[in-house]
Amino acid sequence: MAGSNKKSVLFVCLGNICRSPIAEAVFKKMATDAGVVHEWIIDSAATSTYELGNPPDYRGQACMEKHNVPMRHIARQVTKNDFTSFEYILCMDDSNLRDLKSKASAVKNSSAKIELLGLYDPQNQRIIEDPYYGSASDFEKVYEQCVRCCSAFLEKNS
Ligand SMILES: N#Cc1ccccc1-c1cc(NCCCN2CCCCC2)c2ccccc2n1
Repeated sequence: MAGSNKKSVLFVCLGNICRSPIAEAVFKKMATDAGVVHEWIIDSAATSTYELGNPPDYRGQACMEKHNVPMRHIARQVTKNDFTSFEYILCMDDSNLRDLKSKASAVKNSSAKIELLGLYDPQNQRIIEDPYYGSASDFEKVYEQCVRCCSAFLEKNS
């Protein structure tokens, strides 16, 4: 919002029903538990139109319930405005990165820092793989990577 002095982060993946809603929910819980969620604007979006209007994948919902992480989101596509209103746009794989940089190049004054979320992983796993054709354990791996990366990203920005 205009004149907001909040920090802001948009998590992005291909469909915005698997990886990026998990990252958004994990980060939101961490910031809440740290007592700083009021300092942040936190959201997630898709590079594609595949799942617009849909809730998170049921496998991701099951994973988040298991870990007691609240997750409520409806898939949306990244907009031109996102590239000027978010300070950080953090994505999951090189395909997302390419798509986002291409979209940003069509925006006059894009100011967002567009990075792989995996850049913050202490275990240096740079890519968070698409679990769409995977299993519960693939969603668990996405969750564990998001926990490591979001923790480090919050720490860096606190
Ligand atoms: N595409 C790809 C792809 C490639 C490798 C691994 C996963 C995926 C994959 C496929 C999905 N939906 C099936 C195809 C959708 N249709 C593709 C053609 C246009 C009309 C829509 C996903 C949906 C939500 C989140 C992640 C997804 N990821």
